[in-house]
Amino acid sequence: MEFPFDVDALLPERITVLDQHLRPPARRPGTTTPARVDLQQQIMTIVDELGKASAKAQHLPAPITSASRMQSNRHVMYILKDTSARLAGKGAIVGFLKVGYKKLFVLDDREAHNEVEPLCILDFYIHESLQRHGHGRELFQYMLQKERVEPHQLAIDRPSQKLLKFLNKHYNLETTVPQVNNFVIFEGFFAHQHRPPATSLRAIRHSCAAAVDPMPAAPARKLPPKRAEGDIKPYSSSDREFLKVAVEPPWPLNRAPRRATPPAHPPPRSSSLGNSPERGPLRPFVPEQELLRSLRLCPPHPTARLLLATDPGGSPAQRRRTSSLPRSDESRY
Ligand SMILES: CC(=O)SCCNC(=O)CCNC(=O)[C@H](O)C(C)(C)COP(=O)(O)OP(=O)(O)OC[C@H]1O[C@@H](n2cnc3c(N)ncnc32)[C@H](O)[C@@H]1OP(=O)(O)O
Repeated sequence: MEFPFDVDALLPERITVLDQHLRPPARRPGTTTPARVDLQQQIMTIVDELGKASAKAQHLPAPITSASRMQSNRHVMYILKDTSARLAGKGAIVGFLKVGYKKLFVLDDREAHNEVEPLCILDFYIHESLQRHGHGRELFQYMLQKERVEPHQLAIDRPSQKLLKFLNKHYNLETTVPQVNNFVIFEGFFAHQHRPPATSLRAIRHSCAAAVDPMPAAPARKLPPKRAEGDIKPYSSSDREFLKVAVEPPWPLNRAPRRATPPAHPPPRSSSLGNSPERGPLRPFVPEQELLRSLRLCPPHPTARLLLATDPGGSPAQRRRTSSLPRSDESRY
């Protein structure tokens, strides 16, 4: 991927590591240094464009990687630059790998719930013209060393078929432990404790947290005591979850006419049971029960208040629903 600015000077190393600050790396001595704000803008452009290209390659309706999402999450991006002579000049980007720690509830092979916080593979992309040339492996290997993590200790957020083949080929990862969320974990996930290095993403995160939080950080990957089954949410939050959520106006503005026939294609099942989850385009899907729950939790929209105030003949059922809210619920709005 080429850019209208000098990528080669902006990212002096073959692999650049970016965190939420999206700081431009130090430049080579002797290179002219544009204003820092311009450099940061260039970094943001690269992140945005890589995110868009990755989403397109995975047929996602929207990018899951962008400069703004990087800034609001503690994720780390490993960006691989093309150093081949062919592209000498302004340089080019080959691809990227994005990782981050996430709290997940995962099932072990006895189907017991475990609360864990593994390093997750969140997004991974190599430019179409350069796939199957070993660049993905180079990036992945660099990340494993930097984070000091073994491949079987990772959780993968909705891996594509290509990524599953990649993991199988390079790291012999094949047998998955069935899950009920979008993350895929492999045999061996529970076998070893992971202790992150002092400079790893997780260690940095904990040291930052310690600065503001007087509570000592929990030891790395220590599994908390098992919870009662009823306390555990069955789904873990995937970075891709936001793609599924329909943005709806609140009641009563969200009352769409009922569909006479069921949709031609049901929404893709969220599953990691043995196979790669489906990666078809994600369509907005709000189950009825969830909709009803959101009606109870959702604060009345100002327009809805106005409608109710100005419509004395409004349906009594609607008025009852609004006024029967317990006060404690209303005070949360
Ligand atoms: C959590 C997530 O990020 S899921 C999304 C993963 N990203 C994508 O699917 C986007 C499109 N794909 C890509 O960007 C790349 O193919 C990646 C990132 C998956 C792998 O990077 P590459 O540089 O191609 O991998 P690398 O060259 O190191 O390894 C090649 C191996 O990867 C797998 N692979 C790569 N491309 C393909 C493909 N088109 N079809 C099947 N397997 C593939 C194969 O195992 C391949 O080995 P082979 O050529 O001997 O069959």
